[in-house]
Amino acid sequence: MSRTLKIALIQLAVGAKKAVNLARAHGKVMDAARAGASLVVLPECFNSPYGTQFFKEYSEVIDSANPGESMKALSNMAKEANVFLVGGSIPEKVSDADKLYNTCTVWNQNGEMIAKHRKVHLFDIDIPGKIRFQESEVLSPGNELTQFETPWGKIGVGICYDIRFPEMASIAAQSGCKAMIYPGAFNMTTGPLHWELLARARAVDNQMFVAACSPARDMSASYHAWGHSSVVDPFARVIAKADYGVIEDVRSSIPISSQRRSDLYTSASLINKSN
Ligand SMILES: NC(=O)CCC(=O)C(=O)O
Repeated sequence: MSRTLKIALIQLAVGAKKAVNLARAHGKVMDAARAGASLVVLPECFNSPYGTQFFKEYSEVIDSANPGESMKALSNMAKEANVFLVGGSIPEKVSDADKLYNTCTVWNQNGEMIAKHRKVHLFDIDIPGKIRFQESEVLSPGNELTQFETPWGKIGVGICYDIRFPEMASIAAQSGCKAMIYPGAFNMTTGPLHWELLARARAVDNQMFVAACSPARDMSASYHAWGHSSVVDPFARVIAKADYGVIEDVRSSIPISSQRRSDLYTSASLINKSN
């Protein structure tokens, strides 16, 4: 079994156009592979904006014999990039049962689907004045725990809210998983409070790696993702974190963009007239 693994979490910008989301994901998976990643992770709801009003419209049947747009795209990405791919999640449609699920598919380097996880714990919360979200208004919960084999050992998968339920990760650890991977999309209320805490808790409880991959934050969208995609090691140390908040912090603390003297930056202005 290989002892080292380079993993890439793609904090993808997700918008209203499915084809654009798929094309952007493809480009980023290829970039990750070129940078040496062998396992690549996309975020929850990577093909669709995150919101109960969007799930039906963006949903697809997951059927290897008759793959939809997102399934074809994921299979191609994994094969072309020659990586294992945890394909975030998409709204899955099961037409004969008239049901929708929030579903993660996992692909090997040959572009074959090797696992499928339907979100088990639906995100139903109501924090007065802050956030109300009820996935169960439109989604059904999955009923299975999911693990897959890789050359780096067995890995467990959960989706976002699943991370709050320690039993899932501990069952994965007890059955030999070396890591849990959670495509997720926490929000601006619970994200700062719990995202890192939960990832580190699952890591320390189970002495395993935990990777949590979020979409990029888009303040013009109806749901504001927390971001901060992170990898935590079995000592519960955060070993990698995408913290784009630092850009806003540094730009407001050291506001060089508003202090720029564009009036001087031409070759004519370089001449000091007093000399
Ligand atoms: N997409 C989700 O399941 C969000 C979970 C979340 O934000 C939480 O606080 O839990």
